[in-house]
Amino acid sequence: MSPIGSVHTALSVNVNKVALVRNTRHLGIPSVTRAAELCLQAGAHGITVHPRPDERHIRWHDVFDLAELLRQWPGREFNIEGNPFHNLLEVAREVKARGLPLHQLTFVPDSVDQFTSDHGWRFPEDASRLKPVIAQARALGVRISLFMDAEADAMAAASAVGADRVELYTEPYAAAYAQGPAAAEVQWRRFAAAAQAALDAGLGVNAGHDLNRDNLTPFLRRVPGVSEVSIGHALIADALELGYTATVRAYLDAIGAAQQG
Ligand SMILES: CC(=O)[C@@H](O)[C@H](O)COP(=O)(O)O
Ligand SMILES: NCC(=O)COP(=O)(O)O
Repeated sequence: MSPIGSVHTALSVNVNKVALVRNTRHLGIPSVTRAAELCLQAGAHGITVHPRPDERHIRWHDVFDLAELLRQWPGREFNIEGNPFHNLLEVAREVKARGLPLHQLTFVPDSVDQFTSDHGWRFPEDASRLKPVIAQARALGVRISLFMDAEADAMAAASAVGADRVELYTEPYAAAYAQGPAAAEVQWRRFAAAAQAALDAGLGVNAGHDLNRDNLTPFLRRVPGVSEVSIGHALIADALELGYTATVRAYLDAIGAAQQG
């Protein structure tokens, strides 16, 4: 296992799907905070949640419960994803008002009933409305990442509206990887160009959506400068078979393998 501090790319575990299972009964199991705690104990660098307006998985109290947990884990990060034009900023303000840790907000342009995230922000269309909400959120002392399609040409505009990072939406890569090497090659080149453009524009680079134990190492080998991957669906599915501890270690190993070339 790659010990914390030795990997260049942080692993933030998205626990949405633990909440999804829990919400099918009124028993409180599986526990979202216990899942997060086990992931942190296993070496995960952070926890991610995407509290959707319909609370289909993460509920508002989960955000505060997890922030309380993160308070006991200095050096680990809490990342909340969501649409700043719904109620994400209200939640962020409340976390901060309670003196709880919140390191990153990832702005995602999802509709209220979005099945799952499937596209990034559009520039120049979204620029004028994003600029003020990014400024408000950064004033809370939180890093702002914009969920973006892997389009190199859009990265300078993402930087111009005041974002600190972009999160590259990796579902097209994951789908291509599943098809085979020729399709993956196209996406590796596309994502590498987008990441380099983001770095050149002064942005940090995150990545996420449908990353898994197989596609993660080759992605990180080919795409430069990825600071963080947030992984939920595949990781929690793996944890159903392997347990949280072995699963998080396997993903940290997959990240570590990319660093070894
Ligand atoms: C922003 C993003 O990439 C999504 O992966 C999201 O966090 C997952 O949301 P669901 O778990 O609701 O599909
Ligand atoms: N930002 C992506 C994320 O948090 C998890 O996405 P997925 O692994 O559930 O597809």
